[in-house]
Amino acid sequence: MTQPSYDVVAIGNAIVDILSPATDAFIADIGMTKGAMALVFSPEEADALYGKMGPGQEVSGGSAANTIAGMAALGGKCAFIGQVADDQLGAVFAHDIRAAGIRFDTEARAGSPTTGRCLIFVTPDGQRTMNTFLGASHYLPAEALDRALIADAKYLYLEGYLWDPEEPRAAMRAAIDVARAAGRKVAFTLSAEFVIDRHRDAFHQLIDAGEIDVLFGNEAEIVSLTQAADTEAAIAAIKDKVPLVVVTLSEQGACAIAGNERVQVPAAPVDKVVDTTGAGDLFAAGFLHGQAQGWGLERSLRLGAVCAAEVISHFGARPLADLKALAAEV
Ligand SMILES: Nc1ncnc2c1ncn2[C@@H]1O[C@H](COP(=O)(O)OP(=O)(O)OP(=O)(O)O)[C@@H](O)[C@H]1O
Ligand SMILES: O=C(O)C(=O)C[C@H](O)[C@H](O)CO
Repeated sequence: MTQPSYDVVAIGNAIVDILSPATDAFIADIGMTKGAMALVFSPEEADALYGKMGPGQEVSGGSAANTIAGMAALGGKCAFIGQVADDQLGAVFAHDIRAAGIRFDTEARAGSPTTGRCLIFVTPDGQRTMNTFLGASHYLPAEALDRALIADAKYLYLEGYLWDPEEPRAAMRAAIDVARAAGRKVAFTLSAEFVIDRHRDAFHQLIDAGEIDVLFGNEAEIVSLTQAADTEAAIAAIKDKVPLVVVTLSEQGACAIAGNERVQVPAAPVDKVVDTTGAGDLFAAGFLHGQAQGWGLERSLRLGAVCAAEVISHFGARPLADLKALAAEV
């Protein structure tokens, strides 16, 4: 087996976030569930919601794209595959990802729908409530896969959010086959409970077939996947099926379970939690970067916690601080 040139290639939604501060009363008035991610199915609905939003800040997002941005900021060699439309937000997304040093070759798609956008309302406690219009993201065709690139990356990283639509799901299945045939590892993030509700059986099939090497989820997601009574029961149910399971525990930190080895770390300190958007994404970035460097579980978890703490200390889900400098202290 040849040495891969890339640390990670990710496949995910290509989304630009529009973030705005909001009060709890606003979230309730508008009928959103605080802290949740809801899908917005039509551009008209997205426009109507945008019309109700206060002044916004536009920052590239997308869960797996954020993770890749974090890994690139840590010095990893990264590539991203995701679908934007041939429009202004698509150009912004492509610019930002390439400017971060990430290889991004997926051709923009002509015509409607527009590039995906995520309207994010951030309450004074730093909690984010997301409304995502997936737009062009959902049209990622299997032909967009660069098989040689996937075979040339240590890790293939996939987001559950993209499992819903048929074309990207087929693309991700094909990517898994390419990665496995090349002897690479597959990492998968569960993304959200509503995704698991729709695809629980498919996720279990992937796991039972040994297709997933690293599984990321928060407590609610791991519990939902296993339909266990609580987090501990969920870990017990999954730990012998996936070589490495990472469970994030919000302000309690995170734990990793690899066979009989289990390590837990506390959250890294944060002066003020400004916006939790991307906490899980950047945690995954730090952890996977550590793993790609051959670090042990504890040091990888600590880097995950430091990266998550950085991203929640400001608006937007892409890192602003020098992550390499932060990593040097882990
Ligand atoms: N209040 C907090 N203080 C410090 N660190 C936090 C806090 N909330 C989250 N984190 C860090 O972020 C990591 C991920 O958080 P969490 O478990 O909430 O993931 P998540 O639900 O995927 O988040 P999100 O969906 O908002 O990205 C935690 O493991 C922790 O390191
Ligand atoms: O990645 C996705 O699919 C999302 O739904 C939205 C992301 O979590 C959001 O863009 C965060 O930056």
